[in-house]
Amino acid sequence: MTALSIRDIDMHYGAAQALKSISIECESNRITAVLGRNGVGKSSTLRAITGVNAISDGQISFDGDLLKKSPPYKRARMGIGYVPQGREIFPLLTVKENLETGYAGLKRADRSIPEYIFELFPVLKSMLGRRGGDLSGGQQQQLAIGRALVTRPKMLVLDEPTEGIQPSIIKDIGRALQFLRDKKGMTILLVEQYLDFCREIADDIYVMDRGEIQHAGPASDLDLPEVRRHLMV
Ligand SMILES: Nc1ncnc2c1ncn2[C@@H]1O[C@H](COP(=O)(O)OP(=O)(O)OP(=O)(O)O)[C@@H](O)[C@H]1O
Repeated sequence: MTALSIRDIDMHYGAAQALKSISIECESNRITAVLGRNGVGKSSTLRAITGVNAISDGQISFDGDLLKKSPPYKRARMGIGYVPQGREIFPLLTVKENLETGYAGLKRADRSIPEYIFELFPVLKSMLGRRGGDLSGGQQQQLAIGRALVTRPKMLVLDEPTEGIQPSIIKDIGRALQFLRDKKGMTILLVEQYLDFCREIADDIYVMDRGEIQHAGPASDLDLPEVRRHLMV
C-alpha cells in the first residue's frame, strides 16, 4: 500500500524552477531513499511534503488524502514527522524540553515521551537535563529524530540524517530507522548524498539530478555506475 504519493510536482523559487514534475511513491512500512548531490532539490521535495514551501503544480497525498494547501502543523497532526536538515534543535532548551516541544499537536493523554526512544538512543536519557546546544552533532541528530518520534508519527521524513556525523552514530541511526520500520510499522522517507548508507537500509531508491527524478527502483536493483555518475559533482 502507498502511504505517501507525490505526483508530478513542480516548485519554483521566484523565476527559478527547483522541482520539475517530481513523482515519488513511498510504500507503507518501507524505507524509501532519495539520493542526490548538493542543490538538486532534495530539501525542496521534503519541504513540499511537510508544507513548508508551496508547490506550483502536481499533487501530494498521504494515507489517501490530498494534502492541498494544508499547513505544516496539520500535516504533522496527520502523522508526518519531520527531521529537518541541520537538526534545528533548540540550543538553550534542555534535551527533555526539546523532546517535549513534540507535544504541541498531541492530545493531553498522549503527552509523554515513549520509552522506546531512550532504548533506541540511550544517550538522550543520560543527557536529559543538558542543553541541546551542548550536544555533539550526532547526539543532536538523535535528539531531532527523538523529537519527531514524540509526535507519534505514522511516517518519518528525514533530511540528510548522516550529514556531518561520525560513522558509529550513523550506524546507530541506520539501526534505529530499521527498528522503526520493522517493529513500529513506520513508513520512512529520507534524502541523502551518502550512497552506501542508503544501499544498506533502504528498500526503494530514487535518484535525483537537477530537479528531476532520474532513476527509481528497488535498492537491490541499482545500476551503480549510473547512480554514481549522478552523485558526482
Ligand atoms: N529559499 C530559496 N530561495 C531560492 N532558491 C532556493 C531556495 N532554497 C533552495 N533554492 C535553490 O533550489 C535548488 C534546490 O535546492 P535544495 O535545497 O532543495 O537542494 P538539496 O538537494 O536539498 O541540496 P542541499 O543538500 O544543499 O540541501 C538549488 O538550486 C537551490 O539553490
